[in-house]
Amino acid sequence: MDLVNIRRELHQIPEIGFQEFKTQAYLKNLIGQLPQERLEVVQWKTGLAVKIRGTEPMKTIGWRTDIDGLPITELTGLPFASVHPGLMHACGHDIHMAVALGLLEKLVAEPIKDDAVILFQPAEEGPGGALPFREWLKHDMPSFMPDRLYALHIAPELPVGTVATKPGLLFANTSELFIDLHGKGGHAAYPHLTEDMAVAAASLLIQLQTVVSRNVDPMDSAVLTVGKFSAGTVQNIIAENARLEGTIRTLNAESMRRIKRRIEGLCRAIEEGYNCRVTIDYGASYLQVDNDEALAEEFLAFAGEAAGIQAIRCEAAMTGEDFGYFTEELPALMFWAGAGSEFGLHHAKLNPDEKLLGFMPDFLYSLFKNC
Ligand SMILES: CC(=O)N[C@@H](CCC[C@H](N)C(=O)O)C(=O)O
Repeated sequence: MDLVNIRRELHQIPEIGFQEFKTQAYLKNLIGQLPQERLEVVQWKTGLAVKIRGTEPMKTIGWRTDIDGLPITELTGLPFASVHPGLMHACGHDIHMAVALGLLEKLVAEPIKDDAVILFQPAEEGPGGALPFREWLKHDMPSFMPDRLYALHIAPELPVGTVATKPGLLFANTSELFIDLHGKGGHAAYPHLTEDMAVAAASLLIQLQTVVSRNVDPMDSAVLTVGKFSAGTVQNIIAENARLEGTIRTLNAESMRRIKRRIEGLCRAIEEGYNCRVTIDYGASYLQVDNDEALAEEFLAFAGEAAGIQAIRCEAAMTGEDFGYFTEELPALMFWAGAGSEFGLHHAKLNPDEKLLGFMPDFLYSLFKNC
């Protein structure tokens, strides 16, 4: 397979969570062109699970890739930029899919002793595909449930050739946050007859900045980011509605509960102070990614010996990943793979270095062989 070309074709057709219809069809078509003798392919919603029968299987080794894009308008100017307006593979899932296909091709060409499964999972960016996918595999397709599972995420800030991970906590607990404010709007010239939701939301936005700084132990860590603020309709109408959209990140469940209680308190105060109604929706939440200790040590030792790979023991990050639902269920490991881009994850100019595709499938294939 020409992985660079495949990555570019996938890059052009980003789709958001559970809408990955073209992506699924593209993947199915490519997988259908491989020799089928050892393959079993099943479809789950917009995802796929592929099993490759080993020669003397004692266990099943799994690889998981996410397949969804993000609602971002691409600004890379690349000749293979997204053709889906307002959508972009700005988190590297196009690269992740190409790596998974490269690994699959190798496992088919030269089967290893054990069985292998490759999971093409939808909706990582939201609302979260890992938990329902996991439950489906467990209850409806138990023969596809791996005994151990691996995954990578590109790291634009690390040079190509670097892999980084750690035992235990790698990524944070997350919860989405949607806050809607409703109050009386009206004519711009009669503010005394209205309750201005643009002002109420602006005030709430500023107050939210104190939640982490004043409610979380400085020796702990947390993030509360509001990524989207919208209010009103036009310039001369006082806003009747406003909406804040954000995300909460913590290193443990107790901090998440404390932050939510504090947000709820601030929202009640805004209701009182601005004579309005405020509703909170926590959307999707992801469990922390807790790497299996033994797998992580084994991986770091293996990668440390691999030619052309620089293995690093890294710190935990406040990124979220629904891969946490897999680490909750079975021995699983996620690692960062350096992808040297000037622009980071979720940036409209993210441009991961495709050199990664030249060696990562080989590296993973030998990892699988050595399991
Ligand atoms: C690796 C990465 O960037 N993951 C996303 C996961 C998003 C989870 C959810 N939609 C949220 O915003 O809380 C991230 O933003 O960390």
